[in-house]
Amino acid sequence: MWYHRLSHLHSRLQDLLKGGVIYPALPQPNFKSLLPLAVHWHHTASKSLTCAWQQHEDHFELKYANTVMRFDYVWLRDHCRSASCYNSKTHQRSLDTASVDLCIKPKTIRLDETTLFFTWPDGHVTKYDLNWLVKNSYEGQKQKVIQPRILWNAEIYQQAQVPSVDCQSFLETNEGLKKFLQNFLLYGIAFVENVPPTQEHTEKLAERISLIRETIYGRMWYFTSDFSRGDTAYTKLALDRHTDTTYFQEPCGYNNYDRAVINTVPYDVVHRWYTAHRTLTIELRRPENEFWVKLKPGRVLFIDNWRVLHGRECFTGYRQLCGCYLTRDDVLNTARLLGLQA
Ligand SMILES: C[N+](C)(C)CCCC[C@H](N)C(=O)O
Ligand SMILES: O=C(O)CCC(=O)C(=O)O
Ligand SMILES: [Fe+2]
Repeated sequence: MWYHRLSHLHSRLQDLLKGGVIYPALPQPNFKSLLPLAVHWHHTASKSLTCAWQQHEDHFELKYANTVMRFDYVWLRDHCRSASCYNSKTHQRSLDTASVDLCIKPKTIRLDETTLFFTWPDGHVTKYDLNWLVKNSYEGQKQKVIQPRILWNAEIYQQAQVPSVDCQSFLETNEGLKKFLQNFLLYGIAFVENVPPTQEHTEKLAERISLIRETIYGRMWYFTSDFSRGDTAYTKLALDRHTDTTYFQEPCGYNNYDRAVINTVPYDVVHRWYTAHRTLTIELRRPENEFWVKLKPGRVLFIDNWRVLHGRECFTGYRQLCGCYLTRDDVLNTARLLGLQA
């Protein structure tokens, strides 16, 4: 479905993004002046792990499963899963968050086995399983393994020998679809081979994985160098690496060709933008970051436009491509339904 040149933002960008955020040690609350009651850690050994918690003036602190967590009291009230606050059939909150007093504090807190009970001033009781709190706390989320992404350049990708998935296996087996999605999530590109070279089969492949996003180019686009649309894609010209539809409010990703006039920032910020753009472009244009693939009838390529850019060399002769844009939410949803972390 896609093209020759795939440039990939190499690990440098990831390194740039990796810059850590150092949280200053939380100032220890000075209770003497704030609360008459003696503040102490409540220690209990629940069935499997020890649990300690402390009611601070402005938050609840919990130590459990080797994690120190801190919860805002409004958060604890807002995430209540009681029948009156939460619709467990639709997994939707029925509590009106805006009705929660921003200065709310629990009247009592009690631990029973692995369940914490918060009783609020109006008598409402919210209960939380300790493991649910670990899983849904900010501190617990930080430990969660996020879907690994493999940052690559042409050499890394070639050496990885990532297998394509055969059309039949992709369409008819969950294993085939899962294998494909695993590679797609890891690398940002993935291939399906032996696809009957028709628009209908390309469409079938797309629908196996996601909804198809209709745009001004149609639902499935089928194009050649006939200049049927006023865009260089419909010519024989070379196209430098880019992503499509950056002019949409919900673009597939960013693209220098289609970039509109920059008139939303003052000149000095504009210059900083050009400097950053140049750094990115130099990185993208490094030959080692270019992976060339020869598309042929029957080979379908899926590209994650947020990670991988595409382009082509100029060409002669007759050439026809068909493809479509997919909706990211639905691609990720399909991956999650197959048990992948996406
Ligand atoms: C032909 N096809 C529909 C695939 C793409 C057309 C894209 C046009 C525009 N240059 C952009 O990058 O968004
Ligand atoms: O024709 C190609 O191989 C690429 C065209 C392109 O990038 C596009 O249509 O957006
Ligand atoms: Fe494109």
